[in-house]
Amino acid sequence: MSKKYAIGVDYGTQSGRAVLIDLSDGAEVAEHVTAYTHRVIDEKLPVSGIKLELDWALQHPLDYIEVLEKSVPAVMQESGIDPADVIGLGIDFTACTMLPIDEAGQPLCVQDAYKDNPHSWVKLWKHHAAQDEANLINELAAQRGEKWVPRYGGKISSEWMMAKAWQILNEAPEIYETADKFVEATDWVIGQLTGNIVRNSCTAGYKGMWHKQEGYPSKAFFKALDPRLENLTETKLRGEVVPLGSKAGELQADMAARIGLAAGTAIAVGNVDAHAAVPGVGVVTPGKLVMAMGTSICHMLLGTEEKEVEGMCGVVEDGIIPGYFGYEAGQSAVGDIFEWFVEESVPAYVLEEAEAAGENVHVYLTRKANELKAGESGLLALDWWNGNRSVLVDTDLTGTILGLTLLTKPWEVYRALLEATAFGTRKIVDAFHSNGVEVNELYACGGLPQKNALLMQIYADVTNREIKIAASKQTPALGAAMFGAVAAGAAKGGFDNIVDAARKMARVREETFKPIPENVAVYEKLYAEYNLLHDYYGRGANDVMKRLKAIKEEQV
Ligand SMILES: Nc1ncnc2c1ncn2[C@@H]1O[C@H](COP(=O)(O)OP(=O)(O)O)[C@@H](O)[C@H]1O
Ligand SMILES: O=C(CO)[C@@H](O)[C@@H](O)COP(=O)(O)O
Repeated sequence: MSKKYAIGVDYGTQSGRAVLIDLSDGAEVAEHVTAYTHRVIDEKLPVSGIKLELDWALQHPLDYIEVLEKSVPAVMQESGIDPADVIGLGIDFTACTMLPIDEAGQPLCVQDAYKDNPHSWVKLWKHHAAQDEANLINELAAQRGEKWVPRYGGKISSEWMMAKAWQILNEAPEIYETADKFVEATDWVIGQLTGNIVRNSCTAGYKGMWHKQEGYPSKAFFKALDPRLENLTETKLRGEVVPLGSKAGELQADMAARIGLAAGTAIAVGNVDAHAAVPGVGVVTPGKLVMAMGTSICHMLLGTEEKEVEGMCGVVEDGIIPGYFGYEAGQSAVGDIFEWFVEESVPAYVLEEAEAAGENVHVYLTRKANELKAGESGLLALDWWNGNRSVLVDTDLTGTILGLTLLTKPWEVYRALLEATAFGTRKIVDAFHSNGVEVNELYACGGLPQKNALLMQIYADVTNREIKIAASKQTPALGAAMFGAVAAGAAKGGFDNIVDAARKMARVREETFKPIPENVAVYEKLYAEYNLLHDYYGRGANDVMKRLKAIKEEQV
């Protein structure tokens, strides 16, 4: 049999990237990135220019198809491989990134009748404008003692399907009515490839409150929430939920021609970026926390039992690797905070010095921050620039920096921001570990570990744990390609299950980040202070962040 390959397509927040993988060793043969033409739509709608409200974040679904049409042919051309030897394709996506579609599977936002209604567009994972809905869902679920709530850390997020769907109903009932279904973008893209939309168990479980044995929350719950929602799961969310690792179907001839692969290529069911990264980094057993580190961080962990952990995003049986309970937690801004600082807060002399040194501003600030000792800046920050996902689950919280003086330097602030995100991760590690879901080792993948060694050392010091780094620069795409190879099956040169694929193809780098005892000691003290601030602002002692937001909303 000739050498076989699979393609993984990773749909991030800003761009999509196709990676062609050699199935004999997991090597990346070719890679191509396509930036989304319409980027993140958070101020106004394309064409009409209709202004969006605060906390909105939309995307254009055709940007996802453009990624397939540009990046897949590009990797095929670069590698020169015969399309017949590409036996499978898998994708991973941000989530919950959802859209309303019609009966033919067409997004409503591409239709003239609906394109000027913001609710017809794709709501990106970081669309946070459904917080009011999420608050009411949480209140009612707590009052009724709904038994699915503990599986989501006690609270569901405004990022998820239920809150987003209800926001559509509240603000644009005509879009709610017209939509045949609400689907995750990952399932929609797979549907475009195969001609048949199926829902994957990962997004259905983590973002749609679906449970393998119990299905969705009851009709009675939805009715109590809003009588118009009573039939939500049987209508707008209907459709077969298919386990991860399944084949969704085969590549249709017209799509095959558009993306340069062979018709009939096996297509895996949709997956989520962070979840695909777990086998991508080679983790198929409990005790190893995988951090997918980029714009945000998703923390992924396997366990043998279903435990309750405060503020986790969710625990889903078979949600990451079949046979285990998959746990997810997260921080909704990490790289995004560093980017905010670089783009919005550095003085001109920093830009000039960085340019003179031939460094980008992150690299320059990191080099200067690295000259500081832990704790030397006297600063402490709360990492809530995009709300708090875990453990507080509150998108109305905001960021803060404490300890500023007239002598504070930009790189001190930058380091404080790096540290704040590490404290946020420590909070999550502690929440799992103290609730019986062991975290013994950390694994990191995504863009940030490749870009910033200081950041990784700070994470090792703050968590007092060794961190292993994925060898692949494109771990979610590698994981997605593994699922593509599993969809094809061993008989076709792929694999029969994801564990076999991970064992054969995933690698970590030899170099690891080990905690440095002097730093660990200083960070213990700073973390104690972080915890005080965290609880003061985050658990109701002082709701100033929410009051400020309310005043802002009144004024905008
Ligand atoms: N040297 C750096 N140090 C820290 N953060 C960086 C650096 N360079 C870029 N970033 C941040 O990395 C993030 C992008 O991460 P990446 O993993 O590539 O993207 P995504 O999350 O979209 O997949 C951006 O938010 C950017 O601010
Ligand atoms: O929420 C999830 C996964 O559950 C992510 O898709 C979301 O945080 C976006 O991740 P990125 O920062 O774009 O990698």
